[in-house]
Amino acid sequence: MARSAPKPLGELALIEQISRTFSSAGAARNKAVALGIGDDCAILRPPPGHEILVTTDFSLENRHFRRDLHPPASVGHRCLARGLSDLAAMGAAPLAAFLSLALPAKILRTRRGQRWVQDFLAGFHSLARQHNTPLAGGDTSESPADLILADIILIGSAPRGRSLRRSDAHPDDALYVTGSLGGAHAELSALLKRTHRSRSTASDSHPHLYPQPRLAVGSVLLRRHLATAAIDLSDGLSTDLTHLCESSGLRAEIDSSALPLHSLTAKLSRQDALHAAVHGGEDYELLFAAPTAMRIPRKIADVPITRIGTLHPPRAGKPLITLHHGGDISSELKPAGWQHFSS
Ligand SMILES: Nc1ncnc2c1ncn2[C@@H]1O[C@H](COP(=O)(O)OP(=O)(O)OP(=O)(O)O)[C@@H](O)[C@H]1O
Ligand SMILES: Cc1ncc(C[n+]2csc(CCOP(=O)(O)O)c2C)c(N)n1
Ligand SMILES: [Mg+2]
Repeated sequence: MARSAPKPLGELALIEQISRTFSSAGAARNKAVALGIGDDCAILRPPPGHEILVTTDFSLENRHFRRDLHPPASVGHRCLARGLSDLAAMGAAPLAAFLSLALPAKILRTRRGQRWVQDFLAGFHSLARQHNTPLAGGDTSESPADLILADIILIGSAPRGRSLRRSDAHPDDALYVTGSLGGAHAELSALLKRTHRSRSTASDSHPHLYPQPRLAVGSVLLRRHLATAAIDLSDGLSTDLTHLCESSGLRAEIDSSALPLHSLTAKLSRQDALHAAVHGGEDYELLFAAPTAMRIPRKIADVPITRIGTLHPPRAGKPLITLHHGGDISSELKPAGWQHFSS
């Protein structure tokens, strides 16, 4: 016998559900939130001597995730992780998140749709708790199409004038990455070959479905004055290193054999593994520069750190990024990571 349709959720009931999820016992708290969900604005009080950092990122159905392939908890986790990773890149600590959500009316009319929303919020909430990031507000709207659209705004703070920028690397600085590269691309490629949704959960290692924003590493880099510049790897090393080089007015030399390849790339040919590591986006690792004389630990906050190359002053005839393959063989590395509007 067909089960009766559930009571459809309206805007207010949905906001109530969100508010309940994020104010439950064990929910993320932060002293900086003087007033959270429920009024026209939230009120934040950053710690004394700190300044505010703000970043915003879309998570759009069929651009950043597919409802038929990504578990809803992964969509919620990734939505928040994208913003947290930008804060990590600048060495900032999260104060609060704001979530703007447009949902197709249909989704709130079925039990399955309502469960999707509940699991999305649970995935978001679980990562928010891990990183002390309360949801302090947002906006809710009916989507004009049959597509789920989310935008995350992250507010963070860092000691005044101390945030890590892309533009402050020095000539002869060494370049490092956290964790490993290419895993997100490898996992996404495998997902795209499937015809049904993954059942993976955040407790497994899933670089695409559940990336871990490197907030603890960013905070150590800032606190211990280890790095001169940093960026997070959202669009791919080739594109994000280009941003760092251009912002700092430098060029880079990278050793391809030094790149820490994620174990998920082991099934690929050497060329495809390298392609995933260099051009595949969404690893959400950090790329940072540090003076060659600075002793950089092999691990920071339990995350492996690998030296991958060096920065140099620009020189006529030398490419912005040179990739060394061993012996005398090298090639120019052009930015070929993810770019919207390019396909
Ligand atoms: N529509 C927009 N209006 C104003 N500024 C924008 C707009 N889109 C991007 N920017 C700004 O451009 C800069 C680069 O944006 P981008 O989204 O590429 O950031 P990113 O951190 O390099 O990548 P990601 O979005 O993957 O985190 C940021 O300072 C961002 O605030
Ligand atoms: C269904 C689906 N197809 C492709 C991708 C890959 N992808 C989408 S956006 C992006 C770069 C970061 O985004 P942004 O530049 O918006 O921050 C990448 C690598 C995906 N995640 N899901
Ligand atoms: Mg970024």
